[in-house]
Parts: sequence; C-alpha cells; structure tokens
Amino acid sequence: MTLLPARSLPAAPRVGIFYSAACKGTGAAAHDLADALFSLTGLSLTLAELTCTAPADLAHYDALLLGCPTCGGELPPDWAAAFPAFQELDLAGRAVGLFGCDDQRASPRTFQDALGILAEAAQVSGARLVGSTAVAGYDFSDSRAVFRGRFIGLALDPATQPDLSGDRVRRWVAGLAHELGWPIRLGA
Ligand SMILES: Cc1cc2nc3c(=O)[nH]c(=O)nc-3n(C[C@H](O)[C@H](O)[C@H](O)COP(=O)(O)O)c2cc1C
Repeated sequence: MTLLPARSLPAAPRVGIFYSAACKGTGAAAHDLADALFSLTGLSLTLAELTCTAPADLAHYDALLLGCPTCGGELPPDWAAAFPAFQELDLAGRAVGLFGCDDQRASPRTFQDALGILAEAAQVSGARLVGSTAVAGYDFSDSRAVFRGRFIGLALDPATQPDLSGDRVRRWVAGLAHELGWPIRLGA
C-alpha cells in the first residue's frame, strides 16, 4: 500500500441535495437519498429545501442532487421561482443528478417532465448530467425526461409504485458513487 502525504489526498466532494417541498414525496425521497448516500460513502452532505437556499449557492457544490416533482407538465412553484437564477448559474465541471416523484398513472403524458426541464437548463449551464436510469418497469406514454431511451435521472412514483422506491434509491446512489468515483465505506 502506498501512503500519500495528507496534502496529496483528494478533497472530499461537496455534495448538496436540494428538493422541492411542493409534494411530500420528493422531500421523503431526498431524505432517503441522503441516508443511503451517507451509509454508502460516509460523505458529508448538505440537505435542504430549495426555498431555504439562495439559488446562487447551488454553484458551490461539486455535485448537486436536485429533487423536483412535475406540476401539470411544468415545474412546481418553488422551482419555477428559482428557475431564472438557476439558468444563470455557471455549473461547468459540476455533476448534476436529478430525481423526481410523479404519478405515471394519473399523468402518463407528462411523467417526470420537470426532470427534463431542469436537465436542459443544467446542461446549458455546463453541468455534467449523471445518474440516468432505465425506463423499463414504468408505464407512461411520454416524458421530457427521456433522453436516448433512458430517464435522465431517478424516476420515483410513490403514488403507484411505492414498494419500488427504496430499491430504486439504493441502486441510484450506488450507481452515482460508481459514476463519480466516490469512496465506498468498508462494509457498506
Ligand atoms: C396539481 C398537480 C399536478 C400534477 N402534475 C403532474 C404531472 O404533470 N406529471 C406527473 O407525473 N405527476 C403530476 N402530479 C403528481 C405529483 O407529481 C406527485 O407525484 C403527487 O402529487 C404526489 O404528491 P405527494 O407526495 O404530496 O403525495 C401532479 C399533482 C398535482 C397535485
């Protein structure tokens, strides 16, 4: 084993999880994500509602995990209010992972549309989008969140598939850790 002098160790990534409080499912998912990510990696995390955060502060994180439900095919009010400032951020070199809690049965034509809206803005701001997931296992007809046959982030549906959320969250977190090269705790 090679021991590196302390100053050569890579700094721990700053990870921020910010979520819309427009539906309670997204907040619950954000907390589950934070628990799973901390258990797996031991990284210290910031977890906050979007409305408690100045949008400009989002640019201070190496990785952003952003939670947003869809509201009539659009962003919910809190994300809509922050969106102009979000679009102005310089996210070059930042990783952005998106997660949403929607209802594919009630809204099959706009399922997870909010993730697609945020993804387009994040990409224009220079972010690297991470954490795409397979569309298999869902039943919807259209979504702005599907790019090249995959969801751009994590699609949760606590309304019609509540039993699948825990496993989806754990697998997403493990995939992010792998994709971003985050440390894995021994025994996790
Ligand atoms: C007014 C309203 C509009 C919604 N629009 C959509 C939509 O366009 N697409 C979608 O998949 N789900 C939509 N949903 C479902 C929500 O995203 C969310 O899954 C649901 O409200 C669960 O909220 P809860 O976690 O507070 O129970 C909508 C819900 C409401 C109340």
